[in-house]
Amino acid sequence: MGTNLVEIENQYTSGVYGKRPVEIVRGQGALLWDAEGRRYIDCMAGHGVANIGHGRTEIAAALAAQAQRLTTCPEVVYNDVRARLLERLAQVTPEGLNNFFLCNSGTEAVEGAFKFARLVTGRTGIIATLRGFHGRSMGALSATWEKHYREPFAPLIPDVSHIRYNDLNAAANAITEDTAAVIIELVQAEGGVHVAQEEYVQGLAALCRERGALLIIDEIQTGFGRTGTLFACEQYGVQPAILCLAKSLAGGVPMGAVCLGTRVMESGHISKGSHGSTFGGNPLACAAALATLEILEHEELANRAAALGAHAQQRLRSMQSPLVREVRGRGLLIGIELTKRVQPYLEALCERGVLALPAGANVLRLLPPLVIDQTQLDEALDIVQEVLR
Ligand SMILES: Cc1[nH+]cc(COP(=O)(O)O)c(CN[C@@H](CCC(=O)O)C(=O)O)c1O
Repeated sequence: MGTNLVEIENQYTSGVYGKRPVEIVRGQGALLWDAEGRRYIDCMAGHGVANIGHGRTEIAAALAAQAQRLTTCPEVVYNDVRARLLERLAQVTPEGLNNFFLCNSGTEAVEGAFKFARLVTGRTGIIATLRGFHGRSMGALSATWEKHYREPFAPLIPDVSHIRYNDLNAAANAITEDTAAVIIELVQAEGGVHVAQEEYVQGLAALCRERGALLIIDEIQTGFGRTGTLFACEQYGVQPAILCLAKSLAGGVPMGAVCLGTRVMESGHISKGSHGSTFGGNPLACAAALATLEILEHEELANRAAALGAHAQQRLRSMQSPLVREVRGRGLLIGIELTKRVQPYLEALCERGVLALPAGANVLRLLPPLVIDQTQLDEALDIVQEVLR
């Protein structure tokens, strides 16, 4: 364990985080090192942020160059780097999303999506799904399912309801003329790594169109190659009215984006001053995001996630362990549902040099950087199989 820096962090931190007894000080690719020089294979990727891996010199160079020119530039004036990023996002995001509100985190992207949905529809109803996770700020938290996240902060925003995931009848019964938006993840990540069925997503999109509600897809965790395509939307042939992005968008630099479709932009309801952010669209984050998108494309990281994810799932499914109930996921967003609570196994993995995440009480979540090489992945899978024997 680390030096007195751990005690210092414990003394001054907020107390809201349960911390592993590890002091991470350096990363390179899919590897992390602690203060004692111990090496870890990273299967957390910063909660799905480090898709392009740690220690990228391209990101460091982009940040250094931009920092010497201009780090902050609010959107009350134009900026060259921001303009180039907006143009690039219009090129790479799913068809029909050509305008963007830039912000600084996932929860902010969800908050913005809800505000735009209310402005466009004049309605207040938000429908989310059981086990969905959309953030911890009061509006996004209202749509997040887990009661232990929400209940201490009640009352949250009104008119938010939750329906069963992958249940089109439930959606048909819930979406009314009061519904502003339906928000879903195409893979419920923090909620247990549950994959949306194609017919469900397409049926949901049709219901939203028919009933005047906006479909918001939250790709804050599934975006930027994680599930085997640049965006999971591509695997469902769906065009959301609003797409929420964050996490790996800027290669580790905090950034979020609310991607807006024509229904929003042609509504005539998005007026000047109706939303905003001090840091949103800052040139430093925009420079990092441009460098990140270049790496994702040049290194074909989405294809890599598809291939390595299929390999990992095949290996994990071949495990004959009474502890493993199901292996599921898309690309390098993998969940292993256990017959027991996951926490002790996370600790055992950490002791053996693998850092992984939970996804609910009994699901082990593997979220490695998409740059992980097969040797490192196989080493991590060997350790997972050893721990889950
Ligand atoms: C789908 C999704 N949507 C929104 C958010 C909120 O993003 P942000 O405001 O940038 O944290 C997250 C965080 N997902 C992590 C939850 C972290 C937490 O416990 O809080 C996760 O999946 O672990 C998501 O996974």
